[in-house]
Amino acid sequence: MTVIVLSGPIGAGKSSLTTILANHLGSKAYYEDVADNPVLPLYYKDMKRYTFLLNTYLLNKRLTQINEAISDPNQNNVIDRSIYEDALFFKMNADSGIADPTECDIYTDLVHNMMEDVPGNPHKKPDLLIYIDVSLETMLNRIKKRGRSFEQLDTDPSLKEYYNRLRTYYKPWYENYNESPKIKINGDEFNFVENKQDQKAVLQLIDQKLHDLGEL
Ligand SMILES: Nc1ncnc2c1ncn2[C@@H]1O[C@H](COP(=O)(O)OP(=O)(O)OP(=O)(O)O)[C@@H](O)[C@H]1O
Repeated sequence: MTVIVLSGPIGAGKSSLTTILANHLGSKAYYEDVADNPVLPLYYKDMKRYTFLLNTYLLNKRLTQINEAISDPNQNNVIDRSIYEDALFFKMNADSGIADPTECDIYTDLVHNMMEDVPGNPHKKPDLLIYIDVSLETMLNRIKKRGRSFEQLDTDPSLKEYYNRLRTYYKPWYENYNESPKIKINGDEFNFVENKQDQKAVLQLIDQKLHDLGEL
């Protein structure tokens, strides 16, 4: 039972690559249910009020997914979003005065405590983290194309600055990430959704990494 998780900013292509990779590996895909998330539209309207609730909601959902993925007998199940990135959103909001820094610290400790390897408890950390790196331009194009109303700049022009800030938080986050082996995919260079050659190249990179880790 090995688990691969995707990471990267909004619109990076995590869900798409999850589907492509799970099909390629013949494993199971686990998705974040964005449409049924009752807190997300509220969060986009009032981040100050809803950062803590959104992250508590997501923590619960992601833990359920991890428990399912590690109990599934398939090799190399794929989850479309890592549990570790949520603290990055929380920290970014705390740094800009939107969220309470004490809430952020308590939340971050809680995640690490829940994910810690403890004798007698199953190992919950992923076996590989795939990070999709994209420019702000690519993020904005994809967000527009997908059309979720609460994410649109037309709904709230200040979101451009929010998305830009998010990107700047992701880079050091990935560099410091050390919970599992990791690999970075350039989501600007490889259009793995629309271009078959690019898709093949990305799958080759991931296969090679899994092979090096002894997971293939
Ligand atoms: N911890 C969080 N705090 C704030 N917003 C979050 C958090 N996690 C997810 N979101 C928001 O939830 C929505 C969906 O997130 P996510 O990036 O996982 O999916 P996505 O945009 O569909 O990704 P992709 O296009 O890469 O598949 C986005 O609007 C994202 O900004």
